[in-house]
Amino acid sequence: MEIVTVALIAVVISSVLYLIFRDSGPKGLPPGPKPWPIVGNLLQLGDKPHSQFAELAQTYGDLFTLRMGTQTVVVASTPSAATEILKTHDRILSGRYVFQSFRVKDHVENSIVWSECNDTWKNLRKVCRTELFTQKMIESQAHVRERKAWEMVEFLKKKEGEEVKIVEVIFGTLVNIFGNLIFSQNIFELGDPSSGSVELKEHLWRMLELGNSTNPADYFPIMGRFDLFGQRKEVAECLQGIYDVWGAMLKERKAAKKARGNEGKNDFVEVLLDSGLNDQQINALLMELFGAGTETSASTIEWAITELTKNPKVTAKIGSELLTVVGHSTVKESDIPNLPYLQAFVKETLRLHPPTPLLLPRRALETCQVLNYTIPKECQIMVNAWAIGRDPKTWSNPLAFSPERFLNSSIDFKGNDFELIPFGGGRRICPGVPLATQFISLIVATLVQNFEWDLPNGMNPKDLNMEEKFGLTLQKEPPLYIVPKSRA
Ligand code: HEM
Repeated sequence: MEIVTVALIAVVISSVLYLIFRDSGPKGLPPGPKPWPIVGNLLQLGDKPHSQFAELAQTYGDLFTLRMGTQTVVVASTPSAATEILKTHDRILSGRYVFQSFRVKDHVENSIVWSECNDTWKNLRKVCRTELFTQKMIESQAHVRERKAWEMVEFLKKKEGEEVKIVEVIFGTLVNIFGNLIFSQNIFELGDPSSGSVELKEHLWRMLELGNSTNPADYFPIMGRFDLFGQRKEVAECLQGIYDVWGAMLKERKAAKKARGNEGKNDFVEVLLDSGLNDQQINALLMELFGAGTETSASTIEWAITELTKNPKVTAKIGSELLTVVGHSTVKESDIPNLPYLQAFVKETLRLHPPTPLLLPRRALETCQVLNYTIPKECQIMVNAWAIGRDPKTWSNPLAFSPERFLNSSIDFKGNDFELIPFGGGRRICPGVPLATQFISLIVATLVQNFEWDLPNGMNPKDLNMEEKFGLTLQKEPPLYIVPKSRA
C-alpha cells in the first residue's frame, strides 16, 4: 500500500478518535507543550529528540509531557526526576514500551530486553548476574578480548598513513569479541567483509538497522496490528535467520558435550547449556546480548577517540599513566583497576555521549504519583540521560571534557548516582556494565599505547564535527576518519 494512502487512513482514523476522546485525556499529568490535534507534538520534534527534550525541560521542568501521535510520553530530565522513576517508583515504572516492529510472536515472551519483569525475565537476569557477567567469568575470558584488541592493532599497523573509518574497525573488533565470548568463533575477519557466515552477518546487521528505524505505528498504535510497512515481518524473518544459524551451532555443541562430557570451552554457550534455559531462550538471550552490547559500545569508543583527538592533553595523560603502570608491556584488562585516569576518561565520555541518550523507554504498569503529578497506567516514560549528564546545576562547566572531575569523586555509573546514568538504573539497569567497561577501557588503552593519529587532509581537531545522530543509539555524524601512525 502506498505510504500516502496509509498516512491518509491513519489521519482519518485518528481524527475520529480525537473527536471522540479529546476531552477524556488523563488528568494531572506533568505540563508540556500544547499538542496539535491528531499528531500531538510530533511535528515539533526534529532528529535530535534528546537535545530538544533538554530545551523543553528548561520551560516545563523536571518532568514534562508530550503527545507523540496518540501516545502519552513523560520525559524525566534531572537527577531528582530520574531518581523518582528509576528508584522510588522503579517497580511500577519497570514495564517496557515494546517497539511495534519487535512485537514478534514468541520473541517478547523470551526477551530480557522487552518482556515484563516476570519470572522468565528474573531467570534471564539471574543467569546474566550469576553466570555470564561474574567477575570470575569476565576474568576468565579476558585473554579473548586482549587477543582481539591485539588483532585490531595489527590491522591498524597495516593501515599506517591511510585514512581509516575508525568506527568500522572498532565495530568489527567488538563483533568478533562477541562471537568469541559467545561461541568461541570469529563472525568475520577484520578488513574482509566477505569472510565468515554471510547470512548471519546480514541478519545481524539488518536487525541493528531495524532497531534504529522509525515505525509510524509507535505513534499511532491502532496501525500496529496491520504491520503496514512490513517492519515486524522483517524483524521476524531476521530473527528466524539468526536462530537457524545459531540453532545449528547449539545443536552441534550439545551433541559434542554429550559425547565428550564437559567439552571444556569457556564461552557463553557452554554456560547456557547448563543453565536450565530452553533453546529458544538461549537463542533470544545471545541475540539480545549481541544487539545490546555491540552498537552501544562501538558508539562509545568512537566518541572516546573523537574526544582524544580533540584533547591531546587528555591523551598524553592516559599515555603517561599507562607508561607508569604498565611500562612497555602490552596493557591487559587486569591493569585497568590501577589506571584511575583511564577509568575517569571512560566515565567522562559516557557522561557527555551516553549511546542510548533516552535509555530504553519504560511503561507504567499502574497509575502512580511522581513529583506530585499523575503518571497514568500505560504511559511511556523516557529518562534523558544525555541532558542529565550536561545539567549545569549538577556539573560545573558541563560542556568541558574533563576526566579530572571524576578523579576524587565517588560518582559511578553503577546505578546509585542518578547524575550519571548511561546504563540506566533500578531493576532494569544494563546487566552488561561490568563487561562493557572492561572492553571499552581495554580498547581505548590499547589504541593510545600503540598509536598516534592525524585527521585526514590536515583537518584541525578543533574543527571536528561533534554532531550527533539519534537512532536507538547516539552516533557520530559524520563518522570519524583517522590516519594511524605507530608509536615509536
Ligand atoms: C557502553 C555500553 C552500553 C551502554 C551505555 C548500555 C546501556 C543500556 C541501557 C541504558 C539500558 C536500559 C536500562 C534501563 O532501562 O534502565 C540497557 C539495557 C540492557 N543492556 Fe546495555 N549498554 C551497554 C552495553 C551492554 C552490553 C555489553 C551488554 C551485554 C553483553 C548489554 C546488555 C543489555 C541488556 C540485556 C539490557 C536489557 C536489560 C533489561 O531490560 O532488563 N548492554 N543497556
